[in-house]
Amino acid sequence: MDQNQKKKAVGEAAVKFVKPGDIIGVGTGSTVNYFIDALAPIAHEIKGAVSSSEASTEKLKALGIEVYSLNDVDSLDVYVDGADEINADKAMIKGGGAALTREKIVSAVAKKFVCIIDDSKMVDTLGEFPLPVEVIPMARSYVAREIVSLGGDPVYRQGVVTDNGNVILDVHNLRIDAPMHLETQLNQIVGVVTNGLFAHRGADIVLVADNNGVKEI
Ligand SMILES: O=C(CO)[C@H](O)[C@H](O)COP(=O)(O)O
Repeated sequence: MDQNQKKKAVGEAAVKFVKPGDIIGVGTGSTVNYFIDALAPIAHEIKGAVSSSEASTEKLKALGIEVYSLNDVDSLDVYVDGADEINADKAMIKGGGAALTREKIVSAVAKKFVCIIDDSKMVDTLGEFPLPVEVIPMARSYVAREIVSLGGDPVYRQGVVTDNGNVILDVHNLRIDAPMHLETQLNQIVGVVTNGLFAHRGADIVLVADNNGVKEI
């Protein structure tokens, strides 16, 4: 199976976590797009969704699924999203698609985080994938200098403005041995909105597609 076939297989497998009457949390990215497509046959049974991006909202609405504001929803049974990297503790790097802030907010409200990945995303140590950090535009240079002092090499993601009107710094050359500690440290830098480490709130269930099919971890 190539990577897209694996993404499709795992996106389809995640539908089993969606129950009739649920309001579900929906992430962002190419793997999640397969999940949304796979919701089509049961779209009429779902009460609705809370979405983490304008892109996912558009796809959900095209299926006739009502998209709720998170402020109108107390809790979500399940949040389904991809990841850029995940380790054995189910801590993740996310934000390759620049949707990390809304993803972190929506996932915080969910009882269960189901992470859907192909096997290329599993790593021993996080950090090979550059860590995205969403930053208030006027703080970009200051935050970049602070990140350098932590040992990272921040690169401004040119031309990208997040759904929240902010910019992204991708931090290269980090070997992340203590993901929770680094997540907290980055959050302390004034001007950082969110960083792409999902360690304090990692995944609860991981569905991984490899050449043998989809397995649950
Ligand atoms: O965090 C994300 C978007 O901000 C995505 O979940 C992550 O980038 C994985 O994307 P894909 O499923 O396209 O490989």
